[in-house]
Amino acid sequence: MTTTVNTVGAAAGPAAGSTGSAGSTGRAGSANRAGSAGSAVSFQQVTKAYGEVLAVDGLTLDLHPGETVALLGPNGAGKSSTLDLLLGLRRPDSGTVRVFGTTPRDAIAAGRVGAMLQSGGLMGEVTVRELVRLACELHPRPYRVSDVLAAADITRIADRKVDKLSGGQEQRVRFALATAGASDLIVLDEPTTGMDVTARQAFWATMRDQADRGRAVLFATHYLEEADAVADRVLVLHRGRLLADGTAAEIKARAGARKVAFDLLDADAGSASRHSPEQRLRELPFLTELTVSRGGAGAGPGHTVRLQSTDADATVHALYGLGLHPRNLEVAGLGLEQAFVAITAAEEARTA
Ligand SMILES: Nc1ncnc2c1ncn2[C@@H]1O[C@H](COP(=O)(O)OP(=O)(O)OP(=O)(O)O)[C@@H](O)[C@H]1O
Repeated sequence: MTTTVNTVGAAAGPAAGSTGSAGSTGRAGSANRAGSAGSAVSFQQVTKAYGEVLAVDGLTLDLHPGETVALLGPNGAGKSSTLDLLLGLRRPDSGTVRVFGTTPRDAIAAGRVGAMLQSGGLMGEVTVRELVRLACELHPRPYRVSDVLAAADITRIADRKVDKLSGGQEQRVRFALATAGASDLIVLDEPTTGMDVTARQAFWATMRDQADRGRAVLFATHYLEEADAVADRVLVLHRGRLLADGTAAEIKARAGARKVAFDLLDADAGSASRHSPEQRLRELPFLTELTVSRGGAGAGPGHTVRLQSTDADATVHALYGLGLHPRNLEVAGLGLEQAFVAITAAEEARTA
């Protein structure tokens, strides 16, 4: 991730205080000319280039209050750049970004946005409690320090110096800073990196609670299983463009492909053929992936086959047509991770 601006206090880039910690109480009053009325976030044809690199390419999207939205994409897809634009840390080359109908900076100044960014050091020489207190003091609509510490599960380490924390503890502190006040939009850049399983579960429970209270939550992540479990809506970015936008179920369905697994006993594989089972399986129609490993079904030597197909019915039908007799046949939909790989790989192939 390339975000250059810190959360509270440490060296800042173009818009220090981007965590909703700016002292101003400026109103988010101007009309939302560009986006849909009532949107938490509205991007209209937003483009951002760094020299030759088009990081964000004509992005149009609206996020709504109460939505938990995952932003996915391979390395360099433009996730951090999108979050930077949303937080007013960078200006678009063209297009408009509106947050609650106003500029990102005004929305932040009004305390409507809390952000947990990945990069940038936290102040080290202060205790956790002091840092959280500072964030609360700076927030126009602060929560009580003790409540913020408790919600982030860092009460036990509140008197520790920030530069003595583990990676996972530091993440929790960043989370506390992002939720120091009643922000209406919470922006999280790879929030659970470095957290253990328990911390992750507690973190997402807290985030769900925030969304239930009507807040919009937007998080960039590489953990697709988290996106699948937590997000109401999934955005897939690829080379700065929005490749898919829908529920996790819709994204999986859109990927089209399904997984097929079965065992192929040597005795059932048609010994008359000169070709190996793998060579013969490669003839199957609609195949997008094939793995054949030596295994068997317990009823004799053979192979375990896993494949992906864009038309599982036709592929399975053709299996029998090849004279193969699969055992323990299973057909299942793709997980979000596999769907993501299929969608982005198809786009790579299309634009190659
Ligand atoms: N300050 C910069 N100067 C030049 N190029 C940049 C800059 N920041 C980002 N880029 C480029 O813009 C593209 C998008 O980068 P960005 O960091 O937004 O992607 P990302 O989806 O967050 O990636 P990752 O998952 O690897 O963190 C990449 O090609 C990156 O190299």
